[in-house]
Amino acid sequence: MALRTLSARNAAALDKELMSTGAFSIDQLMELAGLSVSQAVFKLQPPQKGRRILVACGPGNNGGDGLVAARHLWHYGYQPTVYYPKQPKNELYQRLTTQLRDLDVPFTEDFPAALAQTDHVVDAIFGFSFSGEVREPFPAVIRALAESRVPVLAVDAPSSWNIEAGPPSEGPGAGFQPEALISLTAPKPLVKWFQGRHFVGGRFLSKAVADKYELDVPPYEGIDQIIEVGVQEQKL
Ligand SMILES: NC(=O)C1=CN([C@@H]2O[C@H](COP(=O)(O)OP(=O)(O)OC[C@H]3O[C@@H](n4cnc5c(N)ncnc54)[C@H](O)[C@@H]3O)[C@@H](O)[C@H]2O)[C@H](O)CC1
Ligand SMILES: [K+]
Repeated sequence: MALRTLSARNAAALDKELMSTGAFSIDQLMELAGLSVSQAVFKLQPPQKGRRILVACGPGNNGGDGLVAARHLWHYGYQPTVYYPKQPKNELYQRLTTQLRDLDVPFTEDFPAALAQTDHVVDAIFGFSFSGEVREPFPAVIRALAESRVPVLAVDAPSSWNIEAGPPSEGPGAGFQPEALISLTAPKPLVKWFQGRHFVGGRFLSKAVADKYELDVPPYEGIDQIIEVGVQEQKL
């Protein structure tokens, strides 16, 4: 199952279309994206392997997916901790953080200390709108992830990777190769350089929209919100 990829520009256009003519709200899409992320964590890190999950959230919707995932993980019996250094005033993100605070999910400002005490990391820092050099306060965070041996699940893109051209050859993300990636809606061109386990999630694509953007609707099974790409290839 070699899924077709979606460029950063088309990903933004598709998002816009889903939320206009497609009649979805951003809350719905983010909820399904975050739910998919939580299912990928459950596959990679079943609770009996360790329940401490550090969710690193950036300032955009990729970070929002992380906040939603942290809430689902709490309900599954994990102990999520959230690192969210740039919290926009946007009402959606504020509601998501309130929901987590109401569950007593801790927020940390000390990323290195949290990284030293976790079983798994969710990288929800940057997704398909990332570009240019990583700006503060994220360079040290991405460097720490690149150097750490704690397994990382990257949401939509390993943060600091160029969406079209893949891993940076210098800077904080040089050598950052997470253990796993969950592509939302469709893989981005960077998957060509990705070597870990690869999941696809975000189960909201109609056949008509998929055809318009020349994408595949992945063959999700049953009630699963995710599908592992390499595993399907082995089955075929
Ligand atoms: N249809 C879907 O699949 C959906 C996916 N979702 C997720 O949304 C992100 C894309 O979200 P967006 O808000 O457009 O952007 P990002 O989160 O990737 O980042 C924007 C954020 O980051 C800042 N930024 C950009 N470049 C840099 C930089 N070099 N240094 C520091 N900061 C940077 C920018 O200023 C913004 O604040 C997608 O990947 C999915 O994860 C939706 O949740 C639902 C629909
Ligand atoms: K990410």
